[in-house]
Amino acid sequence: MSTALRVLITGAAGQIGYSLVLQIAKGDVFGRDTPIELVLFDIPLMTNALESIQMELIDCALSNLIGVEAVTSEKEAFTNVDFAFLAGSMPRKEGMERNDLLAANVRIFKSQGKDLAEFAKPTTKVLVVSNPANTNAFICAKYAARKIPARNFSALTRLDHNRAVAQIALKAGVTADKVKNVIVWGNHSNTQFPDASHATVTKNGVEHKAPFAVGDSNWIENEFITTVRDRGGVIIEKRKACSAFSAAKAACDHMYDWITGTPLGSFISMSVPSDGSYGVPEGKIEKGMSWTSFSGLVFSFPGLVFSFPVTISDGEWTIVKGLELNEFAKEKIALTIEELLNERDEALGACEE
Ligand SMILES: NC(=O)C1=CN([C@@H]2O[C@H](COP(=O)(O)OP(=O)(O)OC[C@H]3O[C@@H](n4cnc5c(N)ncnc54)[C@H](O)[C@@H]3O)[C@@H](O)[C@H]2O)C=CC1
Ligand SMILES: O=C([O-])CC(=O)C(=O)O
Repeated sequence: MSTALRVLITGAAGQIGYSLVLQIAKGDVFGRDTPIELVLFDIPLMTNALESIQMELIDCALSNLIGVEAVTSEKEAFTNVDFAFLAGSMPRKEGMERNDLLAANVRIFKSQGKDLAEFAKPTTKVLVVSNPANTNAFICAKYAARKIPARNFSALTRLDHNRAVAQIALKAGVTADKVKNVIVWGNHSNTQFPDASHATVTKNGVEHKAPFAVGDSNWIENEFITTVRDRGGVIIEKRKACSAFSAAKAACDHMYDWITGTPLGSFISMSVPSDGSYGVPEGKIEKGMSWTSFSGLVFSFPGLVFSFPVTISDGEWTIVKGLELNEFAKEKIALTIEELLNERDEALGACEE
């Protein structure tokens, strides 16, 4: 059996997919010397596009890239996968409401959760990029629960985190590497709460609290939050398409940190199933009830997939506990919890139809 890592990208023929495949292939996540097999998955309509991407990847002549498969069947896509970047979904069409999009996309993630349980390794690590990312990840984890632990599922809020770091760096007049411990709480939507109150900025060799370093607490509680929260929408308006290479880069950062860990004293934002921290509803396991058609006696319900500050060590994330939250922060977090609970209920309804 091959010792190469098997890495799946769904929606590989899409815009994010096009950037993501190259960043992964050239070692941005797993290292330049780690052998990988890339599995590019999309719908049958995209076969030619997938095959052209496969050809371009071959033409990059990368010595660590020992295989590239272009597939349109779930079984081929999910078999023996070690890492999955899930960026395949239905784009919003004219006249579609948010709810229509949610229903269509969570059904894709129900199906892919089942596929993961059936074909992937029990150790697979999954990153959901496609919107509504947090709720898609929740549904995917729920339908994969008979084989893959919920903690192996995550959703992408690293793009929001990176946007927040970049805004603080610009305002403080430093480079992005001098900013740490920014937090994006909640949903990848405009109820998210980008929080700079625990962040620090190193300026001229001295570490300061971010509000002090930027010297404008009004900016931290207003413009900073709206700029980060609305960034995706502003880019869509200008580009007539979603952020693509920044989203792909964020997906790589997320998976790289999950594998290699966070430095001592630093945390990053990652959407993961809640363990009940900060009042965010946690998961449940109950015996004696049927959950999916797969599991006879175990009812497994992941926690809300919520963006938290996390530290990572040995490939395992831990939610940073005990950070002090003022009333302003508590209110913002309550709003994004409420939105995610509504999305979860709609998604569960759509999956039962
Ligand atoms: N979490 C985040 O930070 C961000 C998330 N996004 C989301 O990422 C997703 C992908 O964005 P783009 O690449 O710009 O979209 P895109 O429309 O260019 O690509 C999506 C691809 O998914 C494919 N697809 C559709 N149904 C599929 C299925 N059932 N299985 C596999 N593939 C399927 C399509 O054929 C298409 O190639 C969207 O949902 C977008 O909203 C975008 C930016 C940031
Ligand atoms: O709304 C979208 O599809 C784009 C998006 O997630 C972002 O840029 O953060």
